[in-house]
Amino acid sequence: MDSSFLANGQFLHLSRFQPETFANQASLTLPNHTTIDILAPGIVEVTPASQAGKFIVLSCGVHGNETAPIEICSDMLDAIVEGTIIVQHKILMIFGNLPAMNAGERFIEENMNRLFSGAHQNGSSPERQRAKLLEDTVAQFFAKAVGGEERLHYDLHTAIRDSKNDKFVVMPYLGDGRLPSAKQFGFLAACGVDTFLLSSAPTTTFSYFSSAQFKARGFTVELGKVRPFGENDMRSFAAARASLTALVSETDYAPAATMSELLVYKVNQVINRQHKDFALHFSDDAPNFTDFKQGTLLASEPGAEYVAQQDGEAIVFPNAKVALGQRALLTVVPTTLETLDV
Ligand SMILES: O=C(O)CCC(=O)N[C@@H](CCC(=O)O)C(=O)O
Ligand SMILES: [Zn+2]
Repeated sequence: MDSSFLANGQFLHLSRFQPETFANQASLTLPNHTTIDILAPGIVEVTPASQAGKFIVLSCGVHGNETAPIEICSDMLDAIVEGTIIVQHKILMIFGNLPAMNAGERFIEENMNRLFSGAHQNGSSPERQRAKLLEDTVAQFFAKAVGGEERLHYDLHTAIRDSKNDKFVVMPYLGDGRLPSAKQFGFLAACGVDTFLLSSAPTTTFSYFSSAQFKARGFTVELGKVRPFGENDMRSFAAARASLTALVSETDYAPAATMSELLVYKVNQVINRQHKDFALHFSDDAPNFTDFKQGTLLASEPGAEYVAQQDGEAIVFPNAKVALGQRALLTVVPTTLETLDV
């Protein structure tokens, strides 16, 4: 396969509109000796000419209408193919939900980011099939990190609502004694993220899957707000683009963060919608991280009322229209981190 199938946004374009082009795996070696393996529509593995230092998964478009990260990743792939980015690490780049991108929707049948860690079993929706393929591909990718190389996964998203803190990260629950990493706070802060949300329990998200299954440093990175393709203000993503480029092209890009400048929250309540008459009790345009006084009614459904349990409890990802049983609201409270890993 020659580079015309990959350059100038062609990989994403063909993956979306002529996925059969990539029905068979194909490989391309660039003049700078970087190898690009096309594993499936929307999935490429990039191997540096030099010995790979880190194993980095960059995923985007797990929700099809979250376009800014898709545009960033596609541009990065173009730059890799053109040779203006020369990778020093092994990269698995994933464009998640291709049909949902074409429909301009979050998903076609169901939310793919609730289908990992085996939750895709017992069904055959397009999202379930894709989640299984993504799990298998990530497993094969990290299995090659036999020398104990650093494993990283940044799952890039944008949020439905405005947010008081425009860029924030959901850090998957670390139930295995691992501590959050100072180096990762540094990298994410360099991307423009100033707010971190520590999960309190396992989930079925993509970033939790990589974190729990492969001991990767995994993150859901919210880079801004959902907008259609072509309508993103790329100035707002300049720091994220530059830092992601530095991450893949420098041997060990390790900017430091000043922890006292970062906002850290922990999840206090995970409120799942159990009834069709689930309602939120704050305005539709209340941004993420709006906080409330103790006792304020936040959400209700027949048989249950959900209130702020403490002063300063803030809302994140409110969505009354999620499928029954799914998360309709997270509440978070400020916290501090006593100890970090390197
Ligand atoms: O803005 C929203 O309501 C959703 C944005 C989004 O897709 N967020 C992710 C977060 C995943 C996580 O908790 O790690 C999601 O809901 O899947
Ligand atoms: Zn998303």
